[in-house]
Amino acid sequence: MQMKNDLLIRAARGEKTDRTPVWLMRQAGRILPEYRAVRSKLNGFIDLVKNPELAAEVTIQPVDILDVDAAIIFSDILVVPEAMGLPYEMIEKKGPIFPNTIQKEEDIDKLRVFDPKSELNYVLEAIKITKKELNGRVPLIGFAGAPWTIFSYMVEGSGSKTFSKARKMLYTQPALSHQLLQMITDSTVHYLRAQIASGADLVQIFDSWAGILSPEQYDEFALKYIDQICDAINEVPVTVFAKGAYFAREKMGGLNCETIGLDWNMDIEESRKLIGDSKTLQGNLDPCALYGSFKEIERSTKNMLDDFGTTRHIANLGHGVYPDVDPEKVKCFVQTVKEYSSK
Ligand SMILES: Cc1c2[nH]c(c1CCC(=O)O)Cc1[nH]c(c(CCC(=O)O)c1C)Cc1[nH]c(c(CCC(=O)O)c1C)Cc1[nH]c(c(C)c1CCC(=O)O)C2
Repeated sequence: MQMKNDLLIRAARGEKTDRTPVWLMRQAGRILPEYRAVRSKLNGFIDLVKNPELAAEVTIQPVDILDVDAAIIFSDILVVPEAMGLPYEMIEKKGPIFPNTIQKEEDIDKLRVFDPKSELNYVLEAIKITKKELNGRVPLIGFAGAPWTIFSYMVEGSGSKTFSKARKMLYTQPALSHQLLQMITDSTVHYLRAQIASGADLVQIFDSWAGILSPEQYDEFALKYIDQICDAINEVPVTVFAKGAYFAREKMGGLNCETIGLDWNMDIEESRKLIGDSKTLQGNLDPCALYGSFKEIERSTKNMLDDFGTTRHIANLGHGVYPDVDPEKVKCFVQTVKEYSSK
């Protein structure tokens, strides 16, 4: 099917576009009252993730309401550990918890590299419904967590400031760590391929906890596995977003992917130099900038656009949008990108 707005895909591939495409990480859910209305019909977040019809509905809300150039499927990175045999719970106002965690060899023996068509069919169904309802309006982004970030939750059992249990395992049980990371990697490749077969037009890998590793450890325990995923996925453009991995930018320029996401700590000009001209860059306005006045948002968004230039850029925030941001401020960001980059 011909896509009506394919700016995201064209920008990812480095083709010329009439303006810079824009979307926001974590745009589905969180900020919209319309999302909370849908969510309140169910018992909780996980029920919504597992309900393909409603997941499709909240995936499309930001396209209708915020006028962004892409939809991202409403799901979570933690569906992968669950499908591997480690279920999670989502505690209101606190975040995810894993009742069981991975500490030793016997824990890994109980896990499986799963078949996404059975274990994660609810995500694939949500993608199919979303594609049908979007009817080619904008591309649909699929996603997964990077192996290191998924490993962190599986070992730590919850969010953490330091993830010291997860990092401890890299020092005390490196072979076991590699075994688990490889299992997550293999599962993720199957899962992303299934998302693409179901209709995802681009996929993004979120390495949210990249920034807590040393550069050497990031090479050994994180980038190596992202590299495998990028090599395995060739059907659609791939975006790698490694939050805080400023030290790995030069190496990320060598990944077999189309786009590298930047967080707001990363200098744009320096990132372009380190990563090179063969990648599209995505980002990187500070999510907190959206708490500023409309005038300030316009100013900082225009500055960002000036720094990135008009080619090989996908406008976004430097991390997910925060839950209490006023949707009108998000619209201001989106409209500023659209208008200013058209000139
Ligand atoms: C680390 C991580 C998680 N999940 C995700 C990441 C990587 C991105 C990042 O670094 O922000 C990714 C994610 N989670 C969700 C999406 C949906 C698509 C989107 O809008 O981008 C995506 C892409 C829905 C969600 N995932 C979650 C919510 C909020 C749950 C609710 O509605 O109650 C949503 C809409 C819950 C979640 N899920 C996770 C946490 C830590 C939490 C609790 C705190 C929070 O809200 O971020 C794990």
